[in-house]
Amino acid sequence: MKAAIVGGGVIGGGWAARFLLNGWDVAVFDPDPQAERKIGEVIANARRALPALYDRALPPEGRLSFHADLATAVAGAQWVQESVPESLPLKHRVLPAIAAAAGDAIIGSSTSGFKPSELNQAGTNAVVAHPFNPVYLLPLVELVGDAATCARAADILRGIGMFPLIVRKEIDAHIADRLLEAVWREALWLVKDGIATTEEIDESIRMAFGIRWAQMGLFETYRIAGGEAGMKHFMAQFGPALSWPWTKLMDVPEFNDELVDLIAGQSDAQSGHLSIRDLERLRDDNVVGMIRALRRSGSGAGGVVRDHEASLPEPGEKAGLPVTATRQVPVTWTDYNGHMNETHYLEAASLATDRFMEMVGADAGYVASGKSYFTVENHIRYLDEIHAGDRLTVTTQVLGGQGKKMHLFHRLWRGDGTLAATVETMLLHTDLTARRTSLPDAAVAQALSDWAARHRDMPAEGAGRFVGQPAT
Ligand SMILES: NC(=O)C1=CN([C@@H]2O[C@H](COP(=O)(O)OP(=O)(O)OC[C@H]3O[C@@H](n4cnc5c(N)ncnc54)[C@H](O)[C@@H]3O)[C@@H](O)[C@H]2O)C=CC1
Ligand SMILES: C[N+](C)(C)CC(=O)CC(=O)[O-]
Repeated sequence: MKAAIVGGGVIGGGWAARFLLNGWDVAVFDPDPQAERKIGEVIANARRALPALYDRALPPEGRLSFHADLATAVAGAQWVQESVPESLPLKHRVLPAIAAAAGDAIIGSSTSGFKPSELNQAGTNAVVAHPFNPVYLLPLVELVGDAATCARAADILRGIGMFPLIVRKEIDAHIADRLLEAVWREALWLVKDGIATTEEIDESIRMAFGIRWAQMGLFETYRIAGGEAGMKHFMAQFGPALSWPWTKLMDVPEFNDELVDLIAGQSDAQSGHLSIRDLERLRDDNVVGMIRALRRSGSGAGGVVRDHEASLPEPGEKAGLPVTATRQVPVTWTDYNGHMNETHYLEAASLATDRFMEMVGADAGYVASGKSYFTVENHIRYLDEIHAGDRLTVTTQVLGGQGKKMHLFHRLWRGDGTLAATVETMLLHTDLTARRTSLPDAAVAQALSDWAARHRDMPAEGAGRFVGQPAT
């Protein structure tokens, strides 16, 4: 699959990274001589961040190319994303040139606020595909325009881990930017009127409602704020505030040099000691941590990542053994020695055990029925270093599977084919109500014993070793 990116700035670079890291070839057209360097830096940040959301490897990266003319970049693409600056005359020049070269590709525009009827005045058929910065981490894309094209676009976006929100009716600035614009206006007034600095406004967001919004949004949050009496009570209590002077929303502060200097000066004082790339990495690490936390409950962006992960292809086999885990090693798994920390060898093996349990039928439904396996012993051999970005593959061999016992031998392979560790694991079947060991259901016992029979004659060098045993 090929995506073409026309305009490779902040947003085009983010789109390039999102497609590329999901296995698409990406062709870029941007006349800026610095575009290749800038996009390279965005992609480097994305490589460090996006795989860290997943417990499974994303597809192998696609091929990135840069082109001196728009038509070559766009030719043969299934998706073309226009991300030139927010100027309607410019978009009116660029979109017809894309349409002439694009065949039946979906043409998405990143516009923050123009409506499809405005964008397509020159007879083009682009839809609004409005993303959020950083495009490679935040899932939302607002889709506006022709219903059939939006439906087709939504399928493709889901395939690259995004959350398409189809906007029912075109409107200036779609949905999210109308909300952001309201907050932005109030914030500008608060600074202009000397009520708060840019830093104090940022604290008021990140210490409170910013955290709430990431997981429940506005309405669900306010429903809880109504207490047991719920939304009606909340509205009765705070409804009158709508006619009090709580906002200056319909007034626009005069956008003059004085306001720009005031805001930019305070922003420099707040964050000027960090480069934009440093700030991006800080933001990315925080966003990854938050989305990973949301994976547990499936709320918001965490649910999108979970669903996308479940749709990734099953990894198959390696050297006659089932691959039970594949993943790219995130930076957060590395330590002060510059390699993967010891704890994560076990984490990778634990994911492999979970997957193997599913393969023998001890899956989420089985656990919900009150039965599971508990680990009673692990032996890890650290054979080689593993680094951030390595593609880790875990294979699982069954050494024994009789009665209550499940005896597994995981091998952790680096992307270059080196065996980096083995993890030998003994588990016992357990009744989750009595919290005591028990025999597995017949179907699980049979599946386990079938795997054990298949693996019985395979070598398992390093199994059965104990700590301090001399090397042979
Ligand atoms: N920056 C943001 O937070 C967001 C921006 N957007 C939208 O994305 C679009 C792009 O915005 P940014 O990436 O922020 O702008 P930007 O200024 O960072 O990047 C625009 C890029 O377009 C290139 N360009 C200019 N004319 C071109 C042409 N004729 N053909 C190809 N490339 C051309 C420029 O060299 C530049 O690299 C705008 O429509 C904006 O509203 C959407 C979501 C968020
Ligand atoms: C400021 N903005 C209008 C360009 C913002 C967006 O369009 C979305 C975002 O990422 O905040």
